[in-house]
Amino acid sequence: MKKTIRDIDVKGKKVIVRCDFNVPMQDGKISDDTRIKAALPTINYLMEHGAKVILMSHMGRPKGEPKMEFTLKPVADRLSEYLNKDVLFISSPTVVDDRVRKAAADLEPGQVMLLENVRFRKEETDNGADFARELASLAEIFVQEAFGTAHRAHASTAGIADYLPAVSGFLIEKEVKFLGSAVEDPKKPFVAIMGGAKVVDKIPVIRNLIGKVDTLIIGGGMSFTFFKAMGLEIGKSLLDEENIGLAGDLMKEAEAAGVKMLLPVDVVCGREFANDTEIVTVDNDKIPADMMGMDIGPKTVAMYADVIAKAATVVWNGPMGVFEMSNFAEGTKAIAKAMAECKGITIIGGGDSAAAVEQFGFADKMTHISTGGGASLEFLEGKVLPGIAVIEDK
Ligand SMILES: Nc1ncnc2c1ncn2[C@@H]1O[C@H](COP(=O)(O)OP(=O)(O)O)[C@@H](O)[C@H]1O
Ligand SMILES: O=C(OP(=O)(O)O)[C@H](O)COP(=O)(O)O
Repeated sequence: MKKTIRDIDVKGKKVIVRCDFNVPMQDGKISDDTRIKAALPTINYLMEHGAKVILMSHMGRPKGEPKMEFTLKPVADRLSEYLNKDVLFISSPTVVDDRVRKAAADLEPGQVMLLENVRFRKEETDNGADFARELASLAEIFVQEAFGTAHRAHASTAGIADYLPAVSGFLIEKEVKFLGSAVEDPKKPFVAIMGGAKVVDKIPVIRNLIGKVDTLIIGGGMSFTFFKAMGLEIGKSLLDEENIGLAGDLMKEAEAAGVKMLLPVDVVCGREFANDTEIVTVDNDKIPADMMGMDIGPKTVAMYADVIAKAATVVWNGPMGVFEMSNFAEGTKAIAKAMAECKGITIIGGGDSAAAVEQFGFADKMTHISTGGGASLEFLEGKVLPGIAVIEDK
């Protein structure tokens, strides 16, 4: 068990909190503030318990330069609204400077400040010891709350813990609890659903899940590499040519492990990669040579929904089709609905899957939607995330 902010006395202490405020932005405005809201319970707890709160985060990938399109100012403004309190923000190009040091030293209990984008310094992603020390010198305690960045060993996510006692915030605790129980001691039947487009990224996850799940459901752009391995014609569908052999191996591994691997039995195909193209729905062995598979068909939906309904734990990563186009969104929507109706534990990981669930209005019906894409996948793979490893054990 990792120590959390509940296990320490924060009263009157300067506490530096690494959050993941890397929120999607459009024209300088925040377009989705889920990650900000997810950190509020920890910030409120620290304020209420008399801590002097120093928040830090990255935004985007400014590559070690103070590029103002990546400033955290909009986040400071949004935080001030949610916390009902001015969040002090000093936009220092070096993140830490004399003004920042003085402001941190002068904080009153219950006050909050936010540092500028830690990736304005190149030492951040290099995990430079000097920058980690500079950040640490502002505070007495380090709180890890950035689940979405916990798979990165950077100065503000890992290095800083060499110089300060490190505990976790409530978001990390929640993510580890839900994702951990899904992989370590899942209630059975345990079903994993893998879709999306990044076959190569997800193969290690599939391999790791084979030892754990009862049923592995494959959908989306990943399916066609498996179809190819089965010797089926896939037309112009998405293919990960290099991994056809691996897909075949995974099917054999699943069979040997007694894991049911389900692949789409019918496919919604489009002539072009566009919403208003000619569409046909066919069985998986009849994909026309000049068309591409863009969604799972209704027979597949019925089969998958039935398995999901009976599951005690379902983990889902990656949409079932090109859900951004309304004519190819039905499969993803139906799976999201089946998960929303499932009585078991339902966990969503991955940016696009989370967005799809949100878009279709099922978000509040899920047990847990992870704030981490890459981080949740690495966690599910069974990897030790560096940002979590640095938190002290109880
Ligand atoms: N059959 C398909 N052909 C092409 N792209 C697909 C198909 N099915 C799903 N996709 C695309 O996969 C993308 C999401 O994949 P991915 O990034 O792997 O998921 P996540 O972000 O949830 O981890 C979406 O943009 C979706 O349009
Ligand atoms: O958005 C993030 O990752 P995600 O897109 O995998 O969820 C995190 O903030 C990590 O950002 P990074 O991938 O630039 O290190």
